[in-house]
Amino acid sequence: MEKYVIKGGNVLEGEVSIAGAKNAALGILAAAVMTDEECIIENVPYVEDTKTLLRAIETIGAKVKYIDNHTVSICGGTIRTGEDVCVDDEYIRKIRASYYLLGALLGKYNYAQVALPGGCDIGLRPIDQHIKGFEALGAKVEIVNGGKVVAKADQLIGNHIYLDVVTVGATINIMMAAVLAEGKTTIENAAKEPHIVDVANFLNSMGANIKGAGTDVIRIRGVQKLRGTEYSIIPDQIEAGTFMTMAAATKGNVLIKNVIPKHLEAISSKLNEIGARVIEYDDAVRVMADGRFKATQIKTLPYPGFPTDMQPQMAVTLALSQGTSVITESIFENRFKYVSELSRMGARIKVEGNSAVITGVDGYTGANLVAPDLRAGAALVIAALAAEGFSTIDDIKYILRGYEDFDGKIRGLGGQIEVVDDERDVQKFKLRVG
Ligand SMILES: CC(=O)N[C@H]1[C@@H](OP(=O)(O)OP(=O)(O)OC[C@H]2O[C@@H](n3ccc(=O)[nH]c3=O)[C@H](O)[C@@H]2O)O[C@H](CO)[C@@H](O)[C@@H]1O
Ligand SMILES: C=C(OP(=O)(O)O)C(=O)O
Repeated sequence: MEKYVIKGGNVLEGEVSIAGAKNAALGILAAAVMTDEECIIENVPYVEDTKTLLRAIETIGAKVKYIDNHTVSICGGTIRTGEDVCVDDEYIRKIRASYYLLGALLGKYNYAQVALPGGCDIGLRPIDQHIKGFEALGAKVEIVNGGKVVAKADQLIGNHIYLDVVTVGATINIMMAAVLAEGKTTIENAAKEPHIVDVANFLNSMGANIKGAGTDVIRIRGVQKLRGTEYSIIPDQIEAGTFMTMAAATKGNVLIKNVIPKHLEAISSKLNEIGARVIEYDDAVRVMADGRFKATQIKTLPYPGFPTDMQPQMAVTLALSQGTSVITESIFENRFKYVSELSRMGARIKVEGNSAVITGVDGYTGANLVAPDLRAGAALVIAALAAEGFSTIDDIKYILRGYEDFDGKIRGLGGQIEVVDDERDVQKFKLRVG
């Protein structure tokens, strides 16, 4: 099984270009099937989650073509629908975003049958708010044997929906189902993440009528039909944030290009607060760091708060600070799985309820590690790059779900990292890099 082998201690320097946003792409690729015409989508990140979703879209009959690695053509005119068509295979069950096909297919055909979503094991992750939204639009939703969600309606009718929790997935899913419903839908207490605005902009470019995305009230006026479009996805806020913390933790100097600095404000301000330096340009940020960081407090919150998807990467950086930091995880119950791995590298972190109390240490030492999930895995890579000596990281399949050419980009910044298959390759790497 593939793993990373890393020799830490190099200062990361240079430039890195950020891919399209995974979490926007997943919503947009699903939404593209809502028209029978061709949609051409640019800046699609070439990561395992988007490849899995595209494969699923293809298995229900859509025509999917990679024009190049980052440009995809989707034509939903040949999709099969009905009780014998279920979006369900061993891969689609593993990704979170399979749930977007529920909203998209229900909106278009008044019928959808999709396996219950998977995704990172970071908490319970119920879908009650998605179901509540579909039901408010007039659908009957059932979870049938084998973990399939079946949603059907004679006709979706717009309604007023108040979300009990701020949820990205339910906001996007209800928005998709509502664009072809009859009449007006209002989603209150909606999530405001940049990818919600991107999915709304994409749907509007297909002829939908969505207003207010990016605020907590989204108003949708149903339209008869959506048309084909050409659209380019926004840059990935979390990939950018990951490279920002990587530059900081390795005391580097990195220009992170193709970003929207506004989307990174929560991350930039925390890095500035602990003593790293973030300089913003129009579509890039530079992160520089030297010396020990100051400790701080962080609480994860829905956008524009500090993103939960950056919590592990920031923890790895704070564990190298002077003093005691506290990170409170308020979105998911089980997002501290990297702590035991990081302890093996010398970090001093204690988990108390939904907080991690981090006592800063001088540095990390390399260790053999296992990636517990996508962002925790990325955080361990950052720790290994900042550590003294060699580390290996197993289960990189999680990391590959959301980072395109992660090792290649790190090598481009002077990091010593390689993907290897077995222990012999680890030894070869050690001999080569010394
Ligand atoms: C594919 C994708 O875009 N994944 C992102 C999405 O996940 P996801 O869409 O699963 O996350 P949500 O924003 O929905 O979850 C936020 C909170 O709401 C709860 N909840 C959610 C739905 C629901 O029906 N009922 C309910 O109680 C969740 O358990 C969680 O505590 O947003 C998360 C929060 O920014 C990110 O960490 C994920 O990377
Ligand atoms: C948790 C994440 O992804 P997913 O919701 O797809 O599991 C993530 O991107 O950090």
